[in-house]
Amino acid sequence: MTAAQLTLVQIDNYGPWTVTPEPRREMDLQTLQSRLFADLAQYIGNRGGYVFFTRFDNMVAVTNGLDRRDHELLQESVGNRFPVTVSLGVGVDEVPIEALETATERVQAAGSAQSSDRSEAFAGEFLTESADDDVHIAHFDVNDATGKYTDRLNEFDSFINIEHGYASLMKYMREEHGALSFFVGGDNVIAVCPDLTHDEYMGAIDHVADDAGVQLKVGVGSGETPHDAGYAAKHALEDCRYEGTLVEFA
Ligand SMILES: Nc1nc2c(ncn2[C@@H]2O[C@H](COP(=O)(O)OP(=O)(O)OP(=O)(O)O)[C@@H](O)[C@H]2O)c(=O)[nH]1
Repeated sequence: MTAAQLTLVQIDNYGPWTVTPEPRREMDLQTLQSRLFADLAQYIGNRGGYVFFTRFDNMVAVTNGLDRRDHELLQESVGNRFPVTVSLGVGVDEVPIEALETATERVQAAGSAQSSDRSEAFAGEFLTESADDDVHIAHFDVNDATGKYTDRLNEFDSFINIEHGYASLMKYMREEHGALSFFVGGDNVIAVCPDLTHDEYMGAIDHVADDAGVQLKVGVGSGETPHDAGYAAKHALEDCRYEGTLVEFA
């Protein structure tokens, strides 16, 4: 089984705020965004969840293990400590993109991202039961990124290669499997997936090699929470390194 609980975190009325009463210093906005992400990562991560920064004004969290009360407290705490508030929508589905779609509709139904009337909207459903294979996480990594890029190219050209592979992977996984893939730094991409087979992961790796010329490998794990699944995936990725394989399951 798979039951992904996805939470959309959207900063309320952020666009207007960034230019009121006049445009705010860009590095101040970057500081705010990264601190908000860091706080969410700590709060959600301490409860076994994962959060991804995506566009920073909108962030996507996998919140299996967090209930309604956890979400309410998160929203209240952000509102108390930051000059902005966040709206939250939560959805549950076997297919991650469907859960996120539902979560998003709930936030959108409460008002526009740029409406001063919408503040701290909160709507969603929460898993009431859990199983040890609810969440499937795939941890993708570029083969020998250090030798191919980091130790040979300037940082910008390394970045272009990694981002090209990421763009190809995220689109393929979204379209073929309804999976959500997020760049998490270095040469790493973490994907929240339905229950996929070895061949389906090989299909993704082959596609990215053909399409972007980037060679990936992937470790896959499942668990009751994103942390459990993601941690198992990291071990599986170590197995790839050890065995010289491209796909390993924990
Ligand atoms: N977010 C995240 N980043 C990681 C992780 N492991 C490595 N990285 C990042 O990835 C970069 C490259 O490290 P590796 O992937 O180990 O190196 P590599 O040269 O690709 O070597 P192989 O993966 O063994 O082929 C590091 O500098 C980190 O930035 C991880 O578990 N999570």
